[in-house]
Amino acid sequence: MIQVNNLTKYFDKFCALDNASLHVQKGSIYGLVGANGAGKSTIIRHIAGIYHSKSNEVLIDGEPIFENLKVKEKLGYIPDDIYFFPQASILDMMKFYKNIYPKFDMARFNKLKEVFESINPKRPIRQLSKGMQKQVGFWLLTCLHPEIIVLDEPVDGLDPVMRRQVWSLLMSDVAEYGITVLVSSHNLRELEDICDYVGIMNKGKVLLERSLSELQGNITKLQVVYEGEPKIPEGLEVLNRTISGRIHTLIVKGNPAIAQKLISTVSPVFADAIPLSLEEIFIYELGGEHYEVKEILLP
Ligand SMILES: Nc1ncnc2c1ncn2[C@@H]1O[C@H](COP(=O)(O)OP(=O)(O)OP(=O)(O)O)[C@@H](O)[C@H]1O
Repeated sequence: MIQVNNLTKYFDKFCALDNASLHVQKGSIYGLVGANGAGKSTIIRHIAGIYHSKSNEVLIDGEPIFENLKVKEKLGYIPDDIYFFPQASILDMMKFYKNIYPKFDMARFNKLKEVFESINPKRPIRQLSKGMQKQVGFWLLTCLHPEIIVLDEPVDGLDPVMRRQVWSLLMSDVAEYGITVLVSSHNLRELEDICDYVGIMNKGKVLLERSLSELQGNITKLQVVYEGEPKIPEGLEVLNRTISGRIHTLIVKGNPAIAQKLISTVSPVFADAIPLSLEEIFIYELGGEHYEVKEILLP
């Protein structure tokens, strides 16, 4: 449904996207994660059709997005720095969207007043807090029923209850209308709960994209207590190792069942294999790309 093929973008001489490719399947929720400056917003602006792309570089349902109104109509986008008309209230913006989008869902707009109850729709949007402005973005966007929703740091600035509310709105639209969602976020804990697929970006490249279950089935945390000398069995690929008292924590390649089987061959006193959280996967995958957490304060 969304396809980015070998996209490169320079800002003057700086390479912000370096042959980046990305694939989002219809009806899925795809989480785009990466370090600050990795290129997430830049690739998202190409997907939203804001930045120029060549005819085969960014495709929505097989058609190029750039300067293609028919394709752009399918897509709703909330940028990191959301923009409204300077003097407009929510009601003004609603009327504006209603005029240009025939399928604007007025019943939904009224129903969502209950969800965004702390916001008076008559107030000028510029007087609202940053988090409230984000809420207005969701409120209006979901009334347009886009087939594809692209969100850049959508919950940044929202309180925990509102974050849940927004994720649940999105998930119910995926279930009910089969919409497709591409979302960039640094909140990996929350992404883990909602995403089917994850793409990890670093230094302008998409390093990997996998289903969340595949990603979590490929790397395991082993906690091991040995009787004597610690032993690593043949075939167990250790990515990271820390020791706290008698407990050895090993981050290993492979799924938990295989890791458990392999470690049992060296007869530890105790061994437990558990899947890694998305946050742990992110840190260990990027560790290989020189993105390890630098222990500056606690060497
Ligand atoms: N308009 C611009 N002019 C020059 N450089 C830019 C511009 N926009 C982005 N960049 C650079 O491109 C790189 C990628 O930026 P981008 O905003 O896509 O990163 P990001 O992954 O969204 O980061 P963050 O998580 O911090 O929001 C950064 O090094 C940034 O400084």
